[in-house]
Amino acid sequence: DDWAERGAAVHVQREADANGNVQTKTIKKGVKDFTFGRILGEGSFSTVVAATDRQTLREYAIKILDKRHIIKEKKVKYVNIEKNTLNRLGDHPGIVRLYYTFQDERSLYFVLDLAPNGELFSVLKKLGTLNMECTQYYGAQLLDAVGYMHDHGVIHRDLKPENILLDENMRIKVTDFGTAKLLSMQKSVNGTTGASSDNISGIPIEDDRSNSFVGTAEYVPPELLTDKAAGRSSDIWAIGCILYQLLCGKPPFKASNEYQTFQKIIKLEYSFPALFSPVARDLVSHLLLTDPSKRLTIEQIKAHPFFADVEFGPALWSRKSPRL
Ligand SMILES: Nc1ncnc2c1ncn2[C@@H]1O[C@H](COP(=O)(O)OP(=O)(O)OP(=O)(O)O)[C@@H](O)[C@H]1O
Ligand SMILES: O=C(O)C[C@H](Cc1nc2cc(Cl)cc(Cl)c2[nH]1)c1ccc(Cl)cc1
Repeated sequence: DDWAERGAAVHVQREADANGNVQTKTIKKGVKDFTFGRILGEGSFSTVVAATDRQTLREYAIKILDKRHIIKEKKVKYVNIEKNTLNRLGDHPGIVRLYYTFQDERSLYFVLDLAPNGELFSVLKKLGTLNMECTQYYGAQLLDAVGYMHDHGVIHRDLKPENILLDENMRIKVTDFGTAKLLSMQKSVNGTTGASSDNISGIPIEDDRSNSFVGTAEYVPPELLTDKAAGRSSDIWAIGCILYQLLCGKPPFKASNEYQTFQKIIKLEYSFPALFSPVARDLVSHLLLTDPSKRLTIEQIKAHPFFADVEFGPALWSRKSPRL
């Protein structure tokens, strides 16, 4: 019928009603259901546009990809990885949520949470550095979001301030999952694997597929340069680089070109500015370790004195963001 032509797609939405019974309803969304507004930004293969759902008047960010361009640049795999990964990570306040996908003859559409306050990177560039309180707050939110990803068998592999967006409450929304690594999920304790694609309940198993992807130079861990597989600890390395950068304004490994940046990473050639707080120095130096198995885990980082006065869990996502 008409919605098929309109490039709509059927989405099954599960919602528990008052007494906990799960109701499923099918929602058909397509281009015609949205009013498109301002362009939020452009990627190499995408344009992200603010859009309003004409029925609910809710605002979204819609990422539009040109099919011909995707095919020509051989990015079909990345687009489908982004869709599958976002479907797996459907329910965390610190991760950009994917509501619908659909296509028409020319484009693919991802209907995502709108993060109206741009990239954490832009805020950092404007302010130069963040103070301890802000770094603890944004660092804690990043840890919570990455911990959720890892629990759901997703390794981001390209964490950086440009991929950390800010929502209307200046809380983070991690984005850009097209280069994520999805671990296969084995049977969970009650013997069932995830029933549906969007809420897999299971235990991720490390499968050591070789890497074809390397992230952004300044945040790449050494194991990706000596061609070993990326694991959860690769994201931990990137968290170390980000915490360092929030506090002193530049990433720990930065040279005039990528090759020299890679050399510094492999040689672990970095130093702390004199004013770098000792407790932050202790944490970062336990993340930027060449041996991935030596790096702290998410839980160990949350327990580190640097985050002593941060309350993790739901409060982290309802408390007021500190003034930047
Ligand atoms: N959910 C969102 N809300 C608001 N702005 C967004 C959202 N997603 C992306 N943007 C902005 O749109 C621009 C393009 O984002 P997109 O993820 O499509 O490409 P990219 O990953 O930034 O670029 P590339 O594909 O080259 O890596 C970016 O500047 C980003 O800040
Ligand atoms: O998995 C699905 O639901 C169906 C499709 C899969 C899909 N169809 C495609 C067509 C083209 Cl031309 C390119 C890509 Cl990457 C394509 N990916 C789809 C539709 C929309 C979006 Cl945003 C992603 C994938």
